[in-house]
Amino acid sequence: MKQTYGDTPLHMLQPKALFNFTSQALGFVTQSLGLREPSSYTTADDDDALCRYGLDIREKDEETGLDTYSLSEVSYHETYDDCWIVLYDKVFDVTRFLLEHPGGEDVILENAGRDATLAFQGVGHSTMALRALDDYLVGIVRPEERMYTNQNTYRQDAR
Ligand code: HEM
Repeated sequence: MKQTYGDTPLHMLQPKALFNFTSQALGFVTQSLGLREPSSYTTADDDDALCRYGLDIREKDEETGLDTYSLSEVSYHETYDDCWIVLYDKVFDVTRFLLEHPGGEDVILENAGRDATLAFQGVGHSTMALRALDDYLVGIVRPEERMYTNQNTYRQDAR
């Protein structure tokens, strides 16, 4: 079987791409052997690469069954073509909603890749808007980084 990286045969890879491929492969092996925490050092690019190999190692949230994302991973999705926001600790891919948003695309893009809860609350969105969120849900923030729902004793103590 011919080995490829994406659509490119391995022997055609440029040195940088070859380095990326090698470090991703090594990263996966060390993770599998338990030498480092699953996905704690992975970037969105790592995860995309692993998914291309059919190796979806993303952790699921025990309570909701949703995929978990770190705030750092969310921050990679900050463009017009790939726009994610965090609301109430949930992660939403609102790329296809940008043009539909009654408040315009700019206000969402200003919060792209970040927690937009305060901005969202500030507008006083209707229950219809809250219901519309479901269509764009892709996951939930990792437990240790949640601000609204849980378990984050550090923040609870600080209040
Ligand atoms: C997926 C996320 C969002 C959804 C589903 C959503 C949905 C909506 C909907 C349905 C409306 C019409 C008014 C209403 O029913 O409340 C609206 C208006 C608006 N939204 Fe959002 N929104 C989202 C995110 C945001 C964010 C992050 C901001 C940031 C500031 C924002 C700012 C506004 C503004 C300024 C209006 C216009 C309010 C007005 O003219 O009265 N929205 N949004």
